[in-house]
Amino acid sequence: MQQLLSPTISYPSPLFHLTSHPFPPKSDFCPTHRLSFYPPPKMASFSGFLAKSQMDMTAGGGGGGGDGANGFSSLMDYVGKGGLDVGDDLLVLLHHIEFACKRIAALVASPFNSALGKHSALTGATSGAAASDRDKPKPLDIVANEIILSSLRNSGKVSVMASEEDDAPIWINDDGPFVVVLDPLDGSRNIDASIPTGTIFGVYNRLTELDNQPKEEKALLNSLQSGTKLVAAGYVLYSSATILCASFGSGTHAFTLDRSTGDFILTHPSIRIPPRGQIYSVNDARYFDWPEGLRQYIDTVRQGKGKFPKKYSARYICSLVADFHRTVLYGGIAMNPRDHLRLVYEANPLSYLAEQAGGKGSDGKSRILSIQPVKLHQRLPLFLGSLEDIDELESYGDVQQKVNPGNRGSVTAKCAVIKMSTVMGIECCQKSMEEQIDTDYPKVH
Ligand SMILES: O=P(O)(O)OC[C@H]1O[C@](O)(COP(=O)(O)O)[C@@H](O)[C@@H]1O
Repeated sequence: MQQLLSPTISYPSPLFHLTSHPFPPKSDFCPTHRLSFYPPPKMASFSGFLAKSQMDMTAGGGGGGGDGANGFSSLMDYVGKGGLDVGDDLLVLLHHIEFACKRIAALVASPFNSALGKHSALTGATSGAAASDRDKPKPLDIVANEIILSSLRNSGKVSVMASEEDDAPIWINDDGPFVVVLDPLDGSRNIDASIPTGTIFGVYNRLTELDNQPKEEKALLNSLQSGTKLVAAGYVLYSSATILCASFGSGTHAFTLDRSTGDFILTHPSIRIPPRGQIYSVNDARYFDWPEGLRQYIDTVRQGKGKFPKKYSARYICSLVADFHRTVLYGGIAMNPRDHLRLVYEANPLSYLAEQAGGKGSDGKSRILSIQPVKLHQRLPLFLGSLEDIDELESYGDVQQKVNPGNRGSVTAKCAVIKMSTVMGIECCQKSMEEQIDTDYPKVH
């Protein structure tokens, strides 16, 4: 993939000369002296005023909440010393993630996307979990993946990156304190219609007890940590606004990109998902594939006959980050009852954020964060959102879609993993076993 993005390829715009873009050099970043290349905004912008007014209204929640020189907090201020103080290592990592996501935000809004799609080096690649036509990575998936990988490398803080777009985790740096799992560009099938997309990430500590294991093995085991071990997680929504929402174990906070300054400004400190929403979010064209319990639940709440006596509304963007973001703010349930979404890259980070905001992440039966991943690209049903709504849904018992769970026409593919064993208390997978890989029906758009 590195080769795909080498400077020898002529991209349609300088925007796509990825490797020549000046990432912030790691030696330049010192949180205590960061003003040298990351100066605070000199003037309050419109979004800054909004942030300030929100913060005034919600003052007192969630620690940090720093009141910068202009009366509002940037992400770096909020999580740095004097704010949440997540520690210098995590601060540096976060800075590189936000940098990468700003570049992705520019890419998804670029007029040159369609030209990128025609670039032969970026089309036709299959990666991730033996992608079908529908799941096949889009050129922007590949580019976004590469942008983040470069940024994580430059941070010097990451030992291993496991991405939905790669078959196996990539070992980066023996000394990196963190493991990063991510979906670089979720919802990319919507990109041609300019529908919102997003990046999802989770951060774990490197398991130092595995340091002496072979690289391939420690990369895999570090990436298969249980969601309960997350030290941070977040998503970036690329929509009418670019919003970075993150948690470091003390609440969930969202920051909106101020395009005039390049700062992510705190706009939603200490978010609480309403315990009840009136929205269910699901692809209900699958109604006849659903189990009885799920049908009954949806039929009940849409008629206003559930425990919350109001008729629920349906909303479905088909872009997980966007559907989840709306759910975080308005409540309700964002769901995908078939085993389509990935535990490691999507379900765990988003469940962590949901729980940190007082909500819930479930597979319809169990708490997502308690499910031990046994393979990297493991898929499962996913229900995220309001605590009481998900409790009510689970009470119907039978809510996981078993018919056409992956809308699959199965193929047999070689995949790194399976065969369970336990190494240092971690359920893990060893390589080389034939596995049935889910593939979507071709071209269901
Ligand atoms: O086709 P369905 O079941 O509605 O699934 C849609 C979901 O798939 C996604 O597009 C993710 O799929 P990919 O991981 O294959 O990109 C989500 O953004 C969306 O919520």
